Amino acid sequence: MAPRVLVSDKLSTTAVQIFKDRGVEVDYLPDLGKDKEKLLEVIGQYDGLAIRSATKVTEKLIAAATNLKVIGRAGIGVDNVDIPAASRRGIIVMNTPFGNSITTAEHAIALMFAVARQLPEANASTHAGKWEKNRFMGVEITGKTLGLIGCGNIGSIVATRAVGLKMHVVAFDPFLSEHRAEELGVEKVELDELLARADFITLHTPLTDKTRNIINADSIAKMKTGVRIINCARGGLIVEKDLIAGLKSGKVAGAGIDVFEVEPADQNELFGMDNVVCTPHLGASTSEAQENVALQVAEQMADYLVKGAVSNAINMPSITAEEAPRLKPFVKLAEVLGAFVGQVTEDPITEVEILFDGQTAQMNTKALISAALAGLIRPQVSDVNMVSAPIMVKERGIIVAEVKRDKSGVFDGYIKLSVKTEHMTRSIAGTCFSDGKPRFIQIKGINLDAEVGQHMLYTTNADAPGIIGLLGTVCGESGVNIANFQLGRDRPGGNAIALLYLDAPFPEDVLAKVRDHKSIDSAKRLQFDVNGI
Ligand SMILES: NC(=O)c1ccc[n+]([C@@H]2O[C@H](COP(=O)([O-])OP(=O)(O)OC[C@H]3O[C@@H](n4cnc5c(N)ncnc54)[C@H](O)[C@@H]3O)[C@@H](O)[C@H]2O)c1
Ligand SMILES: O=C(O)[C@H](O)COP(=O)(O)O
Repeated sequence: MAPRVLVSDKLSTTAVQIFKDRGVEVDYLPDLGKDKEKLLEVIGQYDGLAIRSATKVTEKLIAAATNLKVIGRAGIGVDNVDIPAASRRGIIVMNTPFGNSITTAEHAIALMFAVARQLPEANASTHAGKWEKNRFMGVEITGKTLGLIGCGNIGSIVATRAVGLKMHVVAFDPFLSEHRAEELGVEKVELDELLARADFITLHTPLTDKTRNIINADSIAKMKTGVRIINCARGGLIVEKDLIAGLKSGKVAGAGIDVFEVEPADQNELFGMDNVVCTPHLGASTSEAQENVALQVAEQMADYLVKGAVSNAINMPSITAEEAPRLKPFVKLAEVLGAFVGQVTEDPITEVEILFDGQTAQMNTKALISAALAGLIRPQVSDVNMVSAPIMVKERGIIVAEVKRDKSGVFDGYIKLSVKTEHMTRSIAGTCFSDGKPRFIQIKGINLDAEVGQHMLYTTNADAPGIIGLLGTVCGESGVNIANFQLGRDRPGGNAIALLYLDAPFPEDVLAKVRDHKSIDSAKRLQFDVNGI
């Protein structure tokens, strides 16, 4: 059945066409995002949800989205999506990180000019036939200092434009390297220095717990008198009442505001203030940017729903469309290795180490780790996938380590998963053969070559006569056919294991009989999801 996507905000119809061309059914209902109740009613029918900033993807909506696999944000900011809630439910959240950055940077520059020269008021006055030539005395921006708070994609574009306009640019961004700052022609400074030196301040950070309210009464007090502030990032970055106080006192000479604490902003004290230029969250609103983000989000979502490729996901490692088919068998391998250990380990796991040997070390190991972790914790939490597994593992305080090494044995590459509990360490290794099927190649350090079946029986036992007979007999008596029977031991007469691939589940009541045998240490029924093997 074709996957179904709902577009619940206004998006270029390019997106709709791309979904259709790629075999995805699409409902384009651009006003639905604003109708919370209706959205809650219908969301359960969809595999994908494409949005802009109007649709609020809350925990409640996610709980109702029982089939949802991907949320695509046609734009940059994802603060309207409850990402932890989506991740816990295994839903990928992706954005389009570059599609509207030039457009938004241009809007910031436009607002800077508008505020410097009071263009909107001058325009309104001229249209009214007033010719108030003396009323509108502006300031030049040439030679002035621009303070950039946040120097990522948009901030960097603003920086290069401002340098071209002969401004001196200082930037505060903890993640900006000296090298990158030099490349952009900006001076990297601490926040307080920026506040003290800037004639214009422009904000380009995401809205996070760290950046919320970054412009407040305290920071305004540290600014130059006559500073002009531009915000094309997010409303919550500025405490609006503090900005209003700054404007009223004359400390702040002007502000260009595209984004508001509450949106849509139909009422706001900033409205009507002198030299406050407001736009209704228009940063991304050019035809070019809207084409870019619509095309990108539809391609990314369709690639994921149809091919399993992941790009620009906030909560999952990327998998390109080219690598997806090559990676797929190894994703399955990682998952079954995790599933094996998850099923045989009863104590709480404290540490996990995932070793990538040979060719597997060259692969997308982040994705493989996510798959292994999903397999590992599925026996406890069932509703988990590659998106939610890392977050769930972290929530449980499990430490995850990754080791990569060159080819070290007969296989071109393999993955080895070791887990520690308070009482023991357990490991299993596996590889994929050229048929694309996963094989277990080592358990507890004992070599074997076992196919993975939906139903399996695993025993640890003494290397003593009678084990094959016992297991063969009990399976025969229970009417369970053995598809494959693998044995391994560390040394003659030492520790041994048996792994049986069965055509039906091994009966629970017969398990006791197996466990009672003097040479058997443990016996466990295992189940694997063999879809795609
Ligand atoms: N008005 C609009 O229509 C519009 C359009 C696009 C984007 N945006 C907003 O602009 C924001 C920035 O977009 P971007 O593409 O440049 O994002 P980005 O991720 O490329 O850059 C954000 C930068 O902020 C920096 N940063 C993070 N925390 C910081 C902190 N505490 N102090 C200083 N810097 C910090 C990061 O290091 C990063 O370099 C988006 O998150 C979005 O909310 C608004
Ligand atoms: O984060 C973004 O990309 C912008 O805020 C654009 O938002 P919009 O798509 O709602 O215009």
